[in-house]
Amino acid sequence: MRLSGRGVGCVRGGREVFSGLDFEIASGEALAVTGPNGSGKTSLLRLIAGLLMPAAGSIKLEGGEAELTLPEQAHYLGHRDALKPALSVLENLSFWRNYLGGEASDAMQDLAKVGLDHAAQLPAAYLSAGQRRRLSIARLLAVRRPIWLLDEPANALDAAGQSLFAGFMSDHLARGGLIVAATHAPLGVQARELRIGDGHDFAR
Ligand SMILES: Nc1ncnc2c1ncn2[C@@H]1O[C@H](COP(=O)(O)OP(=O)(O)OP(=O)(O)O)[C@@H](O)[C@H]1O
Repeated sequence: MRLSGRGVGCVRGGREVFSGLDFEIASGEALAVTGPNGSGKTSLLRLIAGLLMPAAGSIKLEGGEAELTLPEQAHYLGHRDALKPALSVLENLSFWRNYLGGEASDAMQDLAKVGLDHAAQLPAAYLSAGQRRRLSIARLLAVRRPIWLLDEPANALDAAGQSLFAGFMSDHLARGGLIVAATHAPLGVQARELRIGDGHDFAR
């Protein structure tokens, strides 16, 4: 499986954010998208997730499931945790499993993997920032999708949470998954860097 972008341009609110962006990653690889605030890291993830349209160029996936679109094969984990505060932790995860479909695993087991099984019946509104992030991460485990698009994934995670998450990413890559992550901090797994917003875009 290979995910690539060629000459990708992004315009938001009538202003060009970036242009002529090229990138490519294959199964088992991670790409860390770095750059200053406002350079377009989140925008790039949203373009790949199909939530924004590129102003120029193209993004394509080769070797995926032929009958599924790229967004259907990707998890998009935004920097804001998409949780419903009135629903319990377990209900939130169950909602995402139903919404995302696919081959689902045991929700309580997934909560245990992120250290939230003890809080399963608690309304999500009561969770701390790090616990909310852990619940969002449980989504990645609850429904298997080969492409993980992660926006500042380690935000609010404590050292134990960061190490747990690094293990999940490492397992995902070992199974042939792909990761594209917007990050200001080291990702926690080996990754190539795509730096944007310094006037010259390059992958190294
Ligand atoms: N909905 C929107 N309408 C208009 N402009 C937007 C919108 N969302 C983002 N932008 C602009 O697009 C540019 C890129 O934003 P983006 O969030 O992709 O940057 P980023 O690199 O992820 O930043 P950060 O490091 O601060 O998270 C910014 O100038 C931002 O103001």
